[in-house]
Amino acid sequence: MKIAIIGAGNLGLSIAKGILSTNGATSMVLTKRNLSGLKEIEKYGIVTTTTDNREAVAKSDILIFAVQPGQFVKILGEVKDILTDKHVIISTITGFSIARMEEVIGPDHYIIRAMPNTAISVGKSMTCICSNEKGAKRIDLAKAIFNRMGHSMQIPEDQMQAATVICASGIAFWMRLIRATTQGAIQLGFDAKEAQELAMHTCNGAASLLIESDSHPENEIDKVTTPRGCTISGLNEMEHQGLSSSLIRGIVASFDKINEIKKG
Ligand SMILES: NC(=O)C1=CN([C@@H]2O[C@H](COP(=O)(O)OP(=O)(O)OC[C@H]3O[C@@H](n4cnc5c(N)ncnc54)[C@H](O)[C@@H]3O)[C@@H](O)[C@H]2O)C=CC1
Ligand SMILES: O=C(O)[C@@H]1CCC=N1
Repeated sequence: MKIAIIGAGNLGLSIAKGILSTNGATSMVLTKRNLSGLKEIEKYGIVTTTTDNREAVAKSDILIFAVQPGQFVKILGEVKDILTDKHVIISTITGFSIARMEEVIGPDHYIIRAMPNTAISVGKSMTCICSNEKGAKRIDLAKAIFNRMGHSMQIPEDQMQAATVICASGIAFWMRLIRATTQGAIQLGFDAKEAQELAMHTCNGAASLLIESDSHPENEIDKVTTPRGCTISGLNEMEHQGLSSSLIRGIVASFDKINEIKKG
């Protein structure tokens, strides 16, 4: 598989690392305006880097676009005359619809929207995927690409905005929860390194319990909350302080912000 990543910034580079660690490509071309941040990854034999997006497109079959929304139209316009039927065009761009992509390059292309997160670099991304009509013929290929680096779900395009908040922004939300738990552990007497170790492995355990036992969070909470015990005391205090409510409000604020990004 010959893969180009157009825009090797935070997400693009995470995808590149995920592809490398899962042997997911035979060649990979990364593009960026300033290549100085790509020195490390260039050491891998299958990786080349360039500022020339047309060169990357010509050398590749799978094109993963990971630039900022405001840069995307210009870049699509730059490469549209060299897009052929060999290309599968995958966009990770927030708030950028398939219809807008088709306005620039036309509908006769395999177009996929994918919303991964930065945990793709360690093979643990939750990635949501949808496609245009022609792209439906390549959706299994896209799923296979992202399943190598985590878990994927095909969704209707009108859920992509919500998926962006829950899965992509979600990494930041969970990080903050882990960080806050770490600070609590430090206050209770652990040193910072130990505190983070406790917080992140407990978080991993909670997610794994649900993933591996197909259980519901409240079912697992019931097993931990001893009557008159310490867990329910802590949990109820967190809820009095608005834990669930603040998370839900934050998620909705993120969602609403994407409407602004779309406008401009
Ligand atoms: N960072 C994240 O966790 C996620 C980001 N996204 C979306 O992915 C896209 C990229 O996000 P980030 O990686 O955070 O942004 P970023 O700003 O870190 O990366 C964008 C990269 O594109 C490069 N670039 C700009 N113009 C270019 C051009 N003409 N040709 C080639 N490269 C060019 C920049 O040099 C930069 O390295 C955005 O649309 C974002 O909404 C989606 C999911 C998660
Ligand atoms: O914060 C953002 O706008 C982008 C999209 C999701 C993750 N990062």
